[in-house]
Amino acid sequence: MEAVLQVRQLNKRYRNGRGVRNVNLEVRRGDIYGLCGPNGSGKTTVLKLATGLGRADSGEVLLFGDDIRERFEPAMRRVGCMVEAADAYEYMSGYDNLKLSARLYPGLKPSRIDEVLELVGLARYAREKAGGYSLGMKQRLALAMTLLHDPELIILDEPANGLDIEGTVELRELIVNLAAHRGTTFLISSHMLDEMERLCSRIGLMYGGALVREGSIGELTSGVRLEQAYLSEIRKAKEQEGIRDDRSV
Ligand SMILES: Nc1ncnc2c1ncn2[C@@H]1O[C@H](COP(=O)(O)OP(=O)(O)OP(=O)(O)O)[C@@H](O)[C@H]1O
Repeated sequence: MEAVLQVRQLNKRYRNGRGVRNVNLEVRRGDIYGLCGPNGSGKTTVLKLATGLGRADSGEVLLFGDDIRERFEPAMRRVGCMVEAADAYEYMSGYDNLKLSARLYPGLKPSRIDEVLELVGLARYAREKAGGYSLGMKQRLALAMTLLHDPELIILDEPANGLDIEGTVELRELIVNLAAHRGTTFLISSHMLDEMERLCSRIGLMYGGALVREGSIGELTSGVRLEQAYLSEIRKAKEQEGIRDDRSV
């Protein structure tokens, strides 16, 4: 399967000494790829570097085979991003927020706004002010913005954060539907391992700024829960670093 995103030997060190190191990952066409790990493990940093929102110290990011340092704009036209996304304007309706975002994409048909509202289940509330939306509705509006230009790859940073059970299930169904019916590829970061196990076809496990394991759900779990597989990878990583850990993980 064609590689849609390739991250090679990516390094970024913030001034406080934290960041990510030697990250290699590959998202292939049709994947729902889950970048998993606890808070602070480096997921957002990887997503920011992969989408040009931050600059790596070293390493390469290829989107659709092109190095983003050389062909950033053409590559990003094929990507939808919800990474540190700007909030919607609260005093404007959902529809008007989308109309404003649509100006970023010359040639976009106005009917596309109605289509994405329908897709994310906000059509009924399109004329209401975004300020009155629930957190779940605001998340759906942000997702609608990423869908406007019908991207081939959608990158979402912790999209289920703050959603209730119903909202989480709806989000999962939306992602699965887009992947199945439009062939959209997803890269999603989350610390919710159970949800990622249900949703994703491939997983990358991050710990302490490094990608400690990558593989299909089947390869990673083979008979155990993802949570268990993750804890065992962390233990191995700690052993390699020579860190003693007496907890039985
Ligand atoms: N702008 C920044 N300046 C300094 N340190 C940062 C910055 N952004 C992230 N870090 C540090 O880099 C490490 C990785 O953070 P990152 O936000 O990528 O992790 P994460 O897995 O996405 O966590 P979370 O789920 O909490 O967002 C953390 O230790 C964090 O404190």
